[in-house]
Amino acid sequence: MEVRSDGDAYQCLMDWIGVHKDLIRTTSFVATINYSGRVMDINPYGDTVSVNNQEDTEEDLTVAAKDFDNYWDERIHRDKARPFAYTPQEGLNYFWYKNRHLITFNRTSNYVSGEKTETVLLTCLGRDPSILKALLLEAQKSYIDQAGQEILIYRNGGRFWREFEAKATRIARPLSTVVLDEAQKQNLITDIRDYLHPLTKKWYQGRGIPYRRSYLLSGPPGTGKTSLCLAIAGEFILPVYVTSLQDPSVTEMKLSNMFAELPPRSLMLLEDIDAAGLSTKARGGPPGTNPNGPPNNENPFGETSGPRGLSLSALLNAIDGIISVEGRILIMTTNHVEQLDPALIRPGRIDHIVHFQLITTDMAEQMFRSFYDTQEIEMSKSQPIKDYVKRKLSSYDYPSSEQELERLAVSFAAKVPPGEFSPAQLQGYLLTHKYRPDKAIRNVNAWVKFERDEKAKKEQEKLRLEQQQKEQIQQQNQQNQKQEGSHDPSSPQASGETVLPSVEDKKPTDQTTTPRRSTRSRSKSVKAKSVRAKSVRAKSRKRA
Ligand SMILES: Nc1ncnc2c1ncn2[C@@H]1O[C@H](COP(=O)(O)OP(=O)(O)OP(=O)(O)O)[C@@H](O)[C@H]1O
Repeated sequence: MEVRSDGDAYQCLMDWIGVHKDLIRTTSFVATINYSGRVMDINPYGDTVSVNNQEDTEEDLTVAAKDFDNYWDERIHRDKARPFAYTPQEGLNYFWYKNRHLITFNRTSNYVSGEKTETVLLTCLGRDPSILKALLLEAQKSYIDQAGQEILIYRNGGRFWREFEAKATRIARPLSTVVLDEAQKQNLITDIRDYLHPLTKKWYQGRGIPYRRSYLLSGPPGTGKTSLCLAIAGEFILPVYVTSLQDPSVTEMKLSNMFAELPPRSLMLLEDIDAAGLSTKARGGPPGTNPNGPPNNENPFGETSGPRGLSLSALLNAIDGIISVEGRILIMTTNHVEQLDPALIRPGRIDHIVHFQLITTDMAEQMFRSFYDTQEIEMSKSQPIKDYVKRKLSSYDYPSSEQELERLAVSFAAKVPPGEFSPAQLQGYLLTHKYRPDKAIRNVNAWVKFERDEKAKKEQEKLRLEQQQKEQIQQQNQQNQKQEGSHDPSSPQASGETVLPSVEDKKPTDQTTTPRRSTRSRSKSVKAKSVRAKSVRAKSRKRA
C-alpha cells in the first residue's frame, strides 16, 4: 500500500508512527518539533493518550489565580520543552503490528518540480492487505480523536493542502461572540444548516444542480468577517482551508487543484479577494467584466493578466468548473464589494452576501454586554478563581444583575457615535478596561474624541503625501521633457533658439475636418476651367 505525502492519510500515518515510535527498532530517525502542542502521554491504564500541552487546564488556572509567578515559571518551562516527533528515516524498516503481523515500512522521497514529496510503502506478508487497511484506520481514528471538537485549519503549501504548522487546531469561537445583526446571523446559519442536510444534497442531485454553496462576507476592515467564518466552522465542526489569492505561489493551476482537492463538508476561506489584483478582460470588454478594473496587458485571446497573472476566469473555473468538488462551502471576504467583477458575484456563484457594518448602537450594546458578563466566572467551580476575579473587581461595584448590566450597556452605547468605528476598534478600547465597566463608560467620550483627532491627522497626512507625490511627478515630467529636447541635436531647443510655430504646425490635424486642397491641385482645376471656357467660346463663334 502506497501512502503519499500529498494526502491526509500520510499525516495520520506519520502521527501514529510518531506516537508508536518504539514499534520500529531503528537508530535513524527524523526528529521534528511537535508544534501542534499535543503530547502523547501514558495514562494510568497504560493507554497512549493525547494531551493538549498548550491549553491551560482548570488546575493551571487555579495555580495562576493564587500565584501568577508560580504558574508562569511552570508554563514557560512546558512551552520550551516542546515534544519531539520521531519518525523513521528514509529506507526500509520493519515492525510487528498487534504483535502478530510483520509490516515493512519503506520511506522514500523525490523531487517534483523542485518540491519534495515523500512516499511510504507499507507491505505485509501474504496476499490479504486487510491488516494494512486496519492499521491506517487506527491511525486515522487516533488522529480524529486528538482533534476532538477543535477545528482543523489547513493552508496551501507546496502542491497540496497542509495542516497549519504553527497551529494545527483552534478552539472554535462561539457564534454568540460575533456581533452582527441577529436576524442576518440566524439567516446565514439556517442557510448553511439547510445546505449541509443530506436531503438537500439529494434535492440538488435530483435537479442536476451542482451541490455547492458560496457566501460573500463584505464590509470594512475589522468588522468581523474572518471571525464569523471561524465561528461557522466551529458551529458545524468543519475543517477550514485558507488561502489568499495574493500568495505568489498560488498559480492558476494550483488554484484549480486546491478547489478539486477539497473534501466535501469543508469550508474554504478566500480572504480579501478585492485585493488580489485579479485580471479581467480588457476594459470595455464583454458583459461580466469590470470596466472599472485596473488597466491590464491584453493577451492574444483578449484576456488580460493582472499584476500576478492570476486571471478572473481562472478563479471562476476553480469555483464552479467541472473539477471543483461538490459539498464544500466557499466563503470569500472583501472590503470593497463594489470593486468586484459582476461575473464573480452573480447568483449561482455567490448564493448569499452578508454585509458587515461599522458599529451601530445596538452592536455597541452587545459588545459591552459580552465583555462584562460574569456568568462564565460564576460558573467556575474553583474557589481561587472566583476569589481572583472578586479581587479584580473589588474596586468597583460590578453589575450584579442582568438588568444592571443592561442599563450600563445602554448608557455606554448611547455615547458611541453609530457608523464611525469598527468593532475591532471598539474591542481595542474595551480591552483597556477589562474589569472596569464604569471606567469604560466614563472614558468613552474622550476615546471618541481621540480617535476622531487621530483620523483627521491621518487624513491630513495622506493628503499632504498625495500632493507631494503629484508635485514630484510634475517636476519629473518637466525634467524629462527638457532632457528629451536637449538630446535631439536637430531640435532648435538644443541650440537655444526661440521656437516659433511653423506653417506645418498650424495645419489642422483633425482627421474629421475636410482636408484643404493643395495649391497644385487648385491651379490644375483653374486651368481645366479656362480650357473648357475657351472651347465654349470657339463653338459659339462657329455657330454665328
Ligand atoms: N462583529 C464583530 N464581533 C465581535 N468581534 C469583532 C467583530 N468584528 C471584529 N471583531 C474583533 O476584531 C478583530 C478583527 O476581526 P476580523 O479579523 O474578524 O475582522 P475582518 O472583518 O475579517 O477584518 P479584515 O477585513 O481586516 O480582514 C477580532 O479580534 C475580532 O474579535
